[in-house]
Amino acid sequence: MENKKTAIIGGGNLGGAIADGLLESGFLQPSQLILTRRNAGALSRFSEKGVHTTSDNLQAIQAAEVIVVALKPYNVREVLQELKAAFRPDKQLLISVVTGVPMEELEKIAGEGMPVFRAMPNTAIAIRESVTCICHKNATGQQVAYVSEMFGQLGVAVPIDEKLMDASTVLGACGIAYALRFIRASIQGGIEIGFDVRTANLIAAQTVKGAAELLIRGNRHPEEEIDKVTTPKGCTIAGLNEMEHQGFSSSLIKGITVSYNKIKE
Ligand SMILES: NC(=O)C1=CN([C@@H]2O[C@H](COP(=O)(O)OP(=O)(O)OC[C@H]3O[C@@H](n4cnc5c(N)ncnc54)[C@H](OP(=O)(O)O)[C@@H]3O)[C@@H](O)[C@H]2O)C=CC1
Ligand SMILES: O=C(O)[C@@H]1CCC=N1
Repeated sequence: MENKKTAIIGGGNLGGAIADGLLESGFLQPSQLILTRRNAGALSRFSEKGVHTTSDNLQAIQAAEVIVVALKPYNVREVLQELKAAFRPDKQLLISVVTGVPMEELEKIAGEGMPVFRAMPNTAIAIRESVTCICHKNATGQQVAYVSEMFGQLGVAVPIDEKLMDASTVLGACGIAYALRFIRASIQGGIEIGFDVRTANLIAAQTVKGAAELLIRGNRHPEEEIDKVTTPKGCTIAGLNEMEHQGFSSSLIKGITVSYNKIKE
């Protein structure tokens, strides 16, 4: 499959991370990528690699077959409306990673029949370890295969219905922050029991990585693996039960639902 010239509109935290992943994977050569933001000077680390960086969205869209929109939800409509005339539904496809903007609305802006995708990656896309949930409208089988391959090169691509897009935002995209907060708390505890911060960081992060790999490689539920760790009358179950008495699982579940309801607002 020939890889297509791609414009990322909005080279911020996520847009930049997608660009990093695309370049690191070799899915795109620097010359096949255009990255925009108003402050184009902030994209110098990409221009130094040969990526075309600019604040001119119109020029970027006109030059690209694949357009990735990574703008904030509050200005995406206004910015895309201004570019409305530049979209070519017969030659391009649009991928939005913007939270909470439905495909129907994106199609209205980009033109009837525009192949539209919503993708929900997380910032681990920069190191090709994202989970990216994807849905689509008006796309051909070839276009679906292309976009799945693109995000598959940057981690794991999961096809979902659009109605689950907000839920995937919370579990996958926000989830990075939740997992990191777990690690931070573990580091804080690790320091209390004697480690220096660097060693605690390494132990906590590698332990989370190992736990995740046990589930992914073994296709298992966490409790199966927890049972193997909890020696009767041992220290693991004592700690786990205390965490639950303090509301550990409950606070995560409540946080996830609050985050979800915030998107619905
Ligand atoms: N961060 C994350 O982990 C995730 C974010 N998302 C979604 O991705 C989107 C982007 O989020 P995030 O990367 O965090 O936000 P950022 O604010 O980091 O990135 C948005 C970028 O858009 C640029 N921008 C603003 N206006 C324009 C314009 N008119 N033309 C071109 N570029 C413009 C801004 O740069 P400048 O001001 O220089 O123009 C900024 O760099 C959001 O919709 C968010 O919901 C989804 C999943 C995960
Ligand atoms: O916090 C946010 O609203 C965005 C969406 C997912 C990650 N960051």
